[in-house]
Amino acid sequence: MNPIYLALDLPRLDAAIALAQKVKGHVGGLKLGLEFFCAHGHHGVHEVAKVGLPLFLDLKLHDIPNTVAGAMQSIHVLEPAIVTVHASGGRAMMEDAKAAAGEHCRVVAVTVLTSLDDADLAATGVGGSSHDQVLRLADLAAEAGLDGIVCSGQEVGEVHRRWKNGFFVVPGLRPAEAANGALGGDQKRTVTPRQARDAGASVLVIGRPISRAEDPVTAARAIEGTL
Ligand SMILES: O=c1ccn([C@@H]2O[C@H](COP(=O)(O)O)[C@@H](O)[C@H]2O)c(=O)[nH]1
Repeated sequence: MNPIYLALDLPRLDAAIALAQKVKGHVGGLKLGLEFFCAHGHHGVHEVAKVGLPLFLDLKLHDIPNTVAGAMQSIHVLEPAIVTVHASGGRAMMEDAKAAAGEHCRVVAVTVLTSLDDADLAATGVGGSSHDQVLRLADLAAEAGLDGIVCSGQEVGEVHRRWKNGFFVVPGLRPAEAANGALGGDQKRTVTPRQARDAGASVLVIGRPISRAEDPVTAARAIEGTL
């Protein structure tokens, strides 16, 4: 199975669908995030579903347990393969999210966003390294019965050793030739797609290295060829 999920972080629905159609032979799934869901809602998800690839709804739900469970029930009908919640929402929230999810939907917990480094984390009041915080939240997600976590490629090897049958989603990927700065420079804990896969990633989330490439098909094919 191709582990690449293309992040469709584009403001226009027609452009997102056109990109997905173009690269669909070189990716294994499509990731729709907050930007997409806020702009296009259920209608947009139904339209992208017609491309025929598994859908990852990266909604990063983070609220009290009852509210998150209600949101999970409301997205059942979209039949997502993967949905995200924030691990920092706590164990009860994650348990209720999993209980409310469809049978075939993997619920994974975002640990520490790949856009944060140790200093950013300290500024939010969390002491210690981002690495340790990822491990702590991964243990909590496993205890809550989730399917896996989202973390960077810098931690996935260690998490994989501790959680053998976990499902690990890794964003923040930059192919060696793609300059992070030219793609916005917001990702701080980056590795290459190949490094993430070798360390145990189940899903490789890739957005701008494909969507902002001069030729997205060539870019997607090149990344696929490195795996
Ligand atoms: O920690 C996280 C969690 C989610 N993301 C999402 O992944 C993609 C990455 O896009 P790029 O353009 O390849 O940087 C994007 O949709 C994020 O919302 C993440 O980057 N880090």
